[in-house]
Amino acid sequence: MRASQKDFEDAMNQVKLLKKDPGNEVKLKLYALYKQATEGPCNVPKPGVFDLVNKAKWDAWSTLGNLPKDSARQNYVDLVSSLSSSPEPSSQVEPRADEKPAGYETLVVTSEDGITKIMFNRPTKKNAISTRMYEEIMLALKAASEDKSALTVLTGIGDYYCSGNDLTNFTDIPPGGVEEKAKSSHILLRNFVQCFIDFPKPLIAVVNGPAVGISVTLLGLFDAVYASDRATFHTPFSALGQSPEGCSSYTFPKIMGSAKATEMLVFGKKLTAGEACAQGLVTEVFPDSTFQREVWTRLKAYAKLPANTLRVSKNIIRSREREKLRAVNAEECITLEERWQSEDCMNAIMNFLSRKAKL
Ligand SMILES: CCCC/C=C\CC(=O)SCCNC(=O)CCNC(=O)[C@H](O)C(C)(C)COP(=O)(O)OP(=O)(O)OC[C@H]1O[C@@H](n2cnc3c(N)ncnc32)[C@H](O)[C@@H]1OP(=O)(O)O
Repeated sequence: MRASQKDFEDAMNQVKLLKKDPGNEVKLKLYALYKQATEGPCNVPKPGVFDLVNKAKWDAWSTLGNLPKDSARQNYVDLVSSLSSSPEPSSQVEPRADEKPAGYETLVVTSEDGITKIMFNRPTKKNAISTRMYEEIMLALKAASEDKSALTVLTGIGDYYCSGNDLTNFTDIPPGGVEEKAKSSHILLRNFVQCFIDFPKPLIAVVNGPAVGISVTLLGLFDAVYASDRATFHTPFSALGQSPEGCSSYTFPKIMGSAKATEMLVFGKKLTAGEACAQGLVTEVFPDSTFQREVWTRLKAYAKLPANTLRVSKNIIRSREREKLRAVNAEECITLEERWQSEDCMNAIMNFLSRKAKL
């Protein structure tokens, strides 16, 4: 049976009562379905390319094409009902006894066999890191640092490991303009990278597919990196008008030598998994067909080692570098704050967004 006008109105009221912000993507979907259900297909002029918020709304509405009003009404009611019936929106995993209550919107976190697994869960966006995801990763790392597991693993859900910073983060400009946005991004990035510098247990990356931007640079702060042979490693900072972060300006030259680091971080050379392994960024590469089985078998064995001893040994390796890494992080963030306000960076982001809007 189709949703009635009353169901639709009830759903609109339910949206106002949601306990948790459903995030921008869902809000855009709700907006588009509401407009389609009440006014029909998008019939207003397309906002200018710099009017980013209204353009995102227009894009969301116009992608519904000629969807009939009653179908849009039904979809709206279904979407609201899915949000209201799951208080922990996208936690797909049953909480276990040794797991902290999750409730993450952008991650799935599990804890079993001595391993806490933090999975990026925005596969339709190639696991791009939204502002919310930065915050949730910091929370998940804090919880993992305090739980009983011996190892913490980061990996991606879907075909990508992670496509780096979500470039639409830069479109949410506060009243203080681009300068204020660059300042708040500086603080967010510094705190985020600091969590990796200070993480007290062995931290492992299971790179299930391509990795871009900050998801690559951070690998220099992991204790081991296992990659599928489908993975690639790309840091296109110069093309984006940006500069290296994640302490990579220090860790990469140390790991692979300054010439190879320059090819990656300055010229944006994309490495295959085999090349990244040969350069020391990746610990070992596995054929994609056996990747998951081989990696998890190995990690489960490592996780049986005494957890406290693993911590102590990691700490003695990291302690020599910690202060240096903090200083590098601070310096990289200062440089990036300036870069984010540059014409090169703004043009690159506009190009990405225009490509999305197929201008
Ligand atoms: C606090 C701030 C810290 C800043 C620190 C870090 C800097 C960086 O990380 S720089 C690196 C930023 N990342 C990129 O430049 C990658 C951009 N994306 C791409 O080039 C391509 O999308 C990619 C090669 C990853 C995949 O290409 P395709 O296989 O052709 O897929 P699509 O392009 O169709 O992507 C599917 C879907 O995902 C959205 N997407 C992918 N990556 C991002 C991203 N980084 N930011 C935002 N959105 C992303 C893409 O737009 C598509 O969305 P829809 O159009 O809605 O389907």
